[in-house]
Amino acid sequence: MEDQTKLDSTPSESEKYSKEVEVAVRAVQMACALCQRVQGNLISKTNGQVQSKDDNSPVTVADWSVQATVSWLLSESFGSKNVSIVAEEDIQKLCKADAAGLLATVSNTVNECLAEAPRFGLKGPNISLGTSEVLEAISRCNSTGGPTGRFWTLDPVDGTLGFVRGDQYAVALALIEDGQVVLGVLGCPNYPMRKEWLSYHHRYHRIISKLTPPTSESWDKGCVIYARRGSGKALMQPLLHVNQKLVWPNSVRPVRVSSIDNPSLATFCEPVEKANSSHSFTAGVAHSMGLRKQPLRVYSMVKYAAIARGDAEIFMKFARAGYKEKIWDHAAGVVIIQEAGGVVTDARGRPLDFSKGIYLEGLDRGIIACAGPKLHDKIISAVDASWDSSSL
Ligand SMILES: Nc1ncnc2c1ncn2[C@@H]1O[C@H](COP(=O)(O)OS(=O)(=O)O)[C@@H](OP(=O)(O)O)[C@H]1O
Ligand SMILES: [Mg+2]
Ligand SMILES: [Mg+2]
Ligand SMILES: [Mg+2]
Repeated sequence: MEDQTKLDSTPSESEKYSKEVEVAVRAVQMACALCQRVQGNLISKTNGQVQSKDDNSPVTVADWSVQATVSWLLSESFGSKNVSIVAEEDIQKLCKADAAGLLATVSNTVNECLAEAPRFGLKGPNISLGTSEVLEAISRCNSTGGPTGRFWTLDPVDGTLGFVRGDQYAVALALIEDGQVVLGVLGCPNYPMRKEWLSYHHRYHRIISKLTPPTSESWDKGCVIYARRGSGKALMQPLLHVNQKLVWPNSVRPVRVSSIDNPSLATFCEPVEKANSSHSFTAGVAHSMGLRKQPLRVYSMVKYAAIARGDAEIFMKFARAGYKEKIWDHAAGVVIIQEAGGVVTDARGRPLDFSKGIYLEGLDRGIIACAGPKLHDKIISAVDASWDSSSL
């Protein structure tokens, strides 16, 4: 009798995190809609919506607005006492005396997005949020993570550089419990219909190439991919477009990593910017392990999505010495690739450690994500062989 009660109160494996999955996927869908609207405005006019952070990296209305929106939705769904979030942005810039206009724009963007909540199956606020509530939602995401308990990690706009260039970017939300990523959701609003277009850089091609640009229909396909740890599957839904209502689970389909394990047929992805990862080191590794195709340079965690969907086989990132990778740049992508059948480790073959706070402490050399163990073994050996002679 006692055992029966225990069974009833413990969710079965397949029900575990079901509310978290639903809320997180819906919140990321909403965040993607918000980003599409802001990106559209950014491209059509330059009106000071791109700011520079202290490290000179860009931040936009979308970064703050998504952080506020997702934070508010998670608190509303689970109760603010139960929600702890580690996220990229803070409110310093928004609180400056000359930032009233910027804050008003963020506030309007958040309210415009939250007003659409019912279309996504979530509840919005009864009355619009005031600026102080918006600031509170952003600054509440100040958890520092760690080895115990439960927290969310959010990169409101990953690949902000790609975002402001009208290119690839992602919204990344993950749930971490006792140091392990248990749920990952990646929104990729510009994921194109054809994988070749992943490396189609709008601004660049508009200026120097005669290539026919993808039509907006085939470019803005967009998807949300998500996975629960231990489920053995990663799922994808199309992005919800204006006037559509979220139909779930009809629109969901599983994704799987590529079965290619021959290096000469494999494609590797890497960051667009040399400053974020050494292109010369990865070229050496690629050559020595027999990769023959041109690298696919893509902004943001869309690289993780490309591996999970089987559109590329390898992702490598080797940041400069001293740069510490942050958990929100990887958590969602890692669990999604693993559940889609792939392997993700540091460049020595060790698992990434999400239990040490906001950084991936102890990460050795770089990050390697692969469609399968054969390619993974080959890369680890190739990195090992060329590491000492590199200047990294
Ligand atoms: N110096 C340095 N080295 C390595 N990584 C850095 C560095 N500076 C920043 N970042 C982080 O990289 C995130 C963007 O990574 P990407 O893979 O999208 O790079 S790239 O834009 O394609 O070059 C980017 O994420 P967002 O800020 O969310 O865009 C940063 O967290
Ligand atoms: Mg990022
Ligand atoms: Mg970001
Ligand atoms: Mg940033």
